[in-house]
Order: sequence, then structure tokens, then C-alpha cells
Amino acid sequence: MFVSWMYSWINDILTYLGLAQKKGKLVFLGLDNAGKTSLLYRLRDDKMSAHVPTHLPTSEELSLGGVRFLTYDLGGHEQVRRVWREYTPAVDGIVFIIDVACHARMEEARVELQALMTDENVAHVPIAVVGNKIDKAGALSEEQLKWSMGLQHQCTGKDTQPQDCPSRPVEVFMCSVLQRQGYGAPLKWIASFL
Ligand SMILES: Nc1nc2c(ncn2[C@@H]2O[C@H](COP(=O)(O)OP(=O)(O)OP(=O)(O)O)[C@@H](O)[C@H]2O)c(=O)[nH]1
Ligand SMILES: [Mg+2]
Repeated sequence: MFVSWMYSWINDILTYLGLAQKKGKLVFLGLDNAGKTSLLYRLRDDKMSAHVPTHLPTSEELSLGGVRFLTYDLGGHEQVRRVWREYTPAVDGIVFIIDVACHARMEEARVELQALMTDENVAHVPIAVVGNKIDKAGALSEEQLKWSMGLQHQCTGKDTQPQDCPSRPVEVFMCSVLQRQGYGAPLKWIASFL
């Protein structure tokens, strides 16, 4: 009874996210405090996490159906960068999360994102850049986030079919994990490439 309930619940979530019948490994990357753990918990039990900064270990994992989600906190941690590369050699999609209300750390996020985008180990892996915390005062708009990240000319389109995508898929999405807004779209977008 419980097992079948769990099964249908997981299936509902996966279907909603476009991930049913899909297999793959998705990583959530971003600076600390961006909202990676909150998004992971949101997927897991649709609850907002009681905030426990995940500094040690700097990684968390969740499996839903055939899809594994892993989170890694970047930001000044050369060691973390090594770890996530070592342990996630075959990544199928990257969700890069940014706190768009934290203007002071935009440049730090941009540096991390650019390093990721030029990393040849993940050269063909789709990257969904997700601006989180749009509910907060002073949050950047989607256009402002694109500018801040140097992505004004690099997005490949939200509706581009995988076969029509000329280069590595990159797209920007805005969300509030706290208010349950918009976090499904980047996952659906990534799912289309799995
Ligand atoms: N206002 C607002 N706060 C959010 C949102 N998403 C996450 N937060 C808060 O931001 C803080 C950091 O969220 P986490 O999910 O712990 O961030 P993280 O990226 O896992 O960061 P670390 O594990 O601490 O490195 C928490 O206090 C969350 O409650 C959002 O959409 N809006
Ligand atoms: Mg965390």
C-alpha cells in the first residue's frame, strides 16, 4: 500500500517535471546560499528545508525513478570543484542556481559559471541557469541576470528542440523555490535533452 503510494507519487513528480521514463544524472551547482538544498528538498517532499547549510559535506544526493540529483556548493572551494568533477564524470545536465537578490555576489557567481561553461569535461552538457529568490526585494530580472552573467548572446532558447540546438544548450530561468514558482520549467527543459 505504502510502496504503491510512494511509487505513484514519485511518478507524478517525474511526469510533472518531464522526467518520467528518463534516466540521467543532474547536478545542482552554485554558490553557497543560492538555494540548491531547498530545491532538492522541494523535489523530495515539496517542503521548504529547515535551513541547514551544507558546508560539510558539500554534497547531497536524491534519486527519483531513474534520475539522480546531486548538489555541490561552489564558491571559493577549489576542493569542491575537484570533487564534483571526480565523482560526476558522466553528468547529463547542470542546473546552476544563483541568488538574484544578492547583488554583492553576482560577480563571484559569474566567474564560477564562466569557468563551468569553458570546462571541457562538460562541454556538451546542457546548463540551465536558474535565478532563484525572485520573491525578494531588489531581485534581478531575467534580462539583468543574463547581462550579469554575460549570457545576453548565448542562450539557445526555451523551446528549442534538442535536434535543432546548434550548440551546447544554455538557457536562463527565474524562480522562487520558497514560493514554489518557476522551478519546474528549468527541469523540464533539461529533461528534454535526456
Ligand atoms: N526568499 C527566498 N529565500 C530562499 C529561496 N530559496 C531558498 N531560500 C533561502 O535561502 C537560504 C539558502 O538556501 P539553501 O537551499 O540552503 O542554499 P544552498 O545553495 O544549499 O546553500 P548552502 O548549502 O548553505 O551552501 C535558506 O535560508 C533558504 O530558506 C527563495 O526562493 N526565496
Ligand atoms: Mg545546501
